[in-house]
Amino acid sequence: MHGCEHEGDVSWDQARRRARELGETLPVPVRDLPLERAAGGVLARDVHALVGLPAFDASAMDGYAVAGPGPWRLVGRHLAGGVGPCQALAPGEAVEIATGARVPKGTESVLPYERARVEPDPESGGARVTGEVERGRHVRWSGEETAPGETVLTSGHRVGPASLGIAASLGHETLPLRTPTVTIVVTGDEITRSGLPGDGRVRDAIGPILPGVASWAGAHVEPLRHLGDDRAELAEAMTGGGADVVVVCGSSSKGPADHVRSILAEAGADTVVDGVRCRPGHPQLLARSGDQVVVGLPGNPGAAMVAALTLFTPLVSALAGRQDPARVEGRFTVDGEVGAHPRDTRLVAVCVEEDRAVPVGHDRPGSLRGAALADAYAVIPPGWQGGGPVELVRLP
Ligand SMILES: Nc1nc2c(c(=O)[nH]1)N[C@H]1C(S)=C(S)[C@@H](COP(=O)(O)OP(=O)(O)OC[C@H]3O[C@@H](n4cnc5c(N)ncnc54)[C@H](O)[C@@H]3O)O[C@H]1N2
Ligand code: MOO
Repeated sequence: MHGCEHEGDVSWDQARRRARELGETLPVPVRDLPLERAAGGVLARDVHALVGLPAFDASAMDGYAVAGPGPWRLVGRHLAGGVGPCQALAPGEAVEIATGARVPKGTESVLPYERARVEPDPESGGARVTGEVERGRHVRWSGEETAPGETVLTSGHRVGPASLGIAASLGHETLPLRTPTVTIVVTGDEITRSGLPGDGRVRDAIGPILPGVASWAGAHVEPLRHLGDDRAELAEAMTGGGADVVVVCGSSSKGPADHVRSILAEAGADTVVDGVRCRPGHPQLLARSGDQVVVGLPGNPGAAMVAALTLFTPLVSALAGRQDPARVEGRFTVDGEVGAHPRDTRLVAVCVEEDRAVPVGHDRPGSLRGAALADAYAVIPPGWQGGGPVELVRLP
């Protein structure tokens, strides 16, 4: 049976909503990520201070750390970075000190160079420091900004550059982020991963796309898996691993090698979306088996790109606690003649120029050429009469 009809098809908007809602319903996936990979993530747990801040009593100015009333006998010099035991100051003593250097025990204040006079000390034969100090001034006292154990960032906080800096100051190496793990399975006996295509052989064009799309939406991506059309291998890949989301590319339609639906049925999975009324990309699938989600993407690469933005990014970004990165605010006027489909939403590859969306062409289901040139897809609703501004979805 050929054609484009699917029992249970949903509209493009509904499909995206269902994917997002599913992501919001599932348990929050947590992964500890090193700080250098944590930017943009959303905290799954509160972050506490492993040490107080400052972590030691330090000078806030270049000058002299002093104890007791002046004048003070100059007994040494402390630069930032000095570690190990350091001689305590007795009343009437001073050490020359750099901003950030640990002050000796007994320090009561720091006298900045600008306020200090240094002169020979006839009593000791060394030097002495005089000047007016305010007790407690110009010292960053340990724990005065943040107490040890204090909650500094709370669950749900979006990690920006300053959050990474404060996490490092607090002694953290990693942050617990909402991070779904995604396994990508590319299927097809005809698919090759290198060399020139031809004579029935097709280079994998979807494997190169999806890891970037997944990271964009906030996922951790496991190494790609390439399978032929063997059902048992695909069943093992779809149900065997521990990933939060398994994406299967190809095998989504109704040919003899299209096993995704029957494997899901056998596993007792609940189908959330089976077919979306959009062009290209209609044979997409979203199913849940326990807390694991399977997303089926069409094998046609142009269709897979559209489908990735329809079901995959809303699902993954919701699991990651983020906004859908494909969402674009506002409406845009489409340049030129673009025809609507009577029943399906059309996704047309466009470049964005101010408030205009200019179609780039080359957007057949089997081709990625349009998507590669475009900034976004213009969302052309079923039966659209033209003229009115339309929604866009951003391409990564
Ligand atoms: N009887 C029907 N046949 C088809 C229907 C239908 O509704 N009824 N829908 C058509 C549409 S639309 C699409 S899209 C495709 C979806 O096909 P599958 O998801 O089952 O994928 P395959 O059959 O394996 O491949 C389709 C096409 O894409 C090429 N392909 C597959 N994977 C890759 C890859 N990783 N990189 C590059 N190209 C890939 C593959 O060689 C085929 O040319 O079904 C239609 N048929
Ligand atoms: O919908 Mo297919 O996904 O047109 O190529």
